[in-house]
Amino acid sequence: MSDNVTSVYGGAASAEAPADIPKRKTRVHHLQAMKAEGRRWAELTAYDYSSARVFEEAGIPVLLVGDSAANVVYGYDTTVPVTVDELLPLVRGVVRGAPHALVVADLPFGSYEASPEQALATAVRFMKEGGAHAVKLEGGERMAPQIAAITAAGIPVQAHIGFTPQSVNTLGGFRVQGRGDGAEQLVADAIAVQEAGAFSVVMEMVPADLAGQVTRKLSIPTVGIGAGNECDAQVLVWQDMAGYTSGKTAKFVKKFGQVGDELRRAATQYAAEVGQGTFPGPEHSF
Ligand SMILES: Nc1nc(=O)c2c([nH]1)NC[C@@H]1CN(c3ccc(C(=O)N[C@@H](CCC(=O)O)C(=O)O)cc3)CN21
Ligand SMILES: CC(C)C(=O)C(=O)O
Ligand SMILES: [Mg+2]
Repeated sequence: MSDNVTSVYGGAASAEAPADIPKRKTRVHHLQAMKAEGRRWAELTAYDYSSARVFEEAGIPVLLVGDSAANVVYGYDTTVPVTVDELLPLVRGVVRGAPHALVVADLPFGSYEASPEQALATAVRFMKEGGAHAVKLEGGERMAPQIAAITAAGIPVQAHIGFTPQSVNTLGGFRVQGRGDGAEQLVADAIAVQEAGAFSVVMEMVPADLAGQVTRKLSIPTVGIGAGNECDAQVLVWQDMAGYTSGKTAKFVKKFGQVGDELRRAATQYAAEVGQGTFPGPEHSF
């Protein structure tokens, strides 16, 4: 593949790229236009150069360097401990691997909540040092000042409402949000982040009907994860999507592959062939 950005979907790769994926860099206004046209799009997490290249070739328009790296890259139990310094190098790899994608950097717990000034300073680091094109943060009404400050500086913000994993300790565990009385707050959060200037909003673990109502009410795209089929877009952690997550996954996950099984098979066969002395063969030797 050539380094030329305009040629990524050219040549042999064009047969595999979905026909309607534009050969252009994804911008915030493209996502807005897709909402107006009723065309759904897929967002996926990415944490390194090699996987980002594959998602670029698959035509995924938006890649999120999620703080879920805490779990799937660093092996922490929750997203609470992961730091800006742990996430920044991952952002750089994804940006290099996916020249057409809009790369969103997730602001980790503790890097934005204290004040709009703190939030802007962290967002600026992800833009300048990471090369990100946008940032994401968790919270609705209560984070509106942060969203407004970042947006005012020319940095697009993806909001995240409903179940916000960084607040797992106040939300009382990993559970659906917006049921019963919570519905009113969820709608208020959605409106608040739109008014603060967010270009899109992730809704995590929200009843499908409520997510549909919010999607119709808002002018910005909604991105669902465990929020039913009426959102403008969907997002998943790539290891969940590809069957590369160990243990039980959430109800909202569909495994579109068995990447973990295939990697285990390959590693097992490699070790066996080394043990048997059949690898490397003459064709791998100098
Ligand atoms: N691999 C991975 N996938 C994710 O989607 C993800 C992460 N990591 N890390 C950060 C957050 C944490 N998320 C989570 C974590 C657990 C559940 C979960 O256990 N859900 C259960 C309980 C639902 C309920 O009781 O209402 C489920 O069955 O869906 C959901 C979302 C979503 N994010
Ligand atoms: C699951 C998505 C929305 C996320 O915030 C993450 O991967 O960190
Ligand atoms: Mg996150």
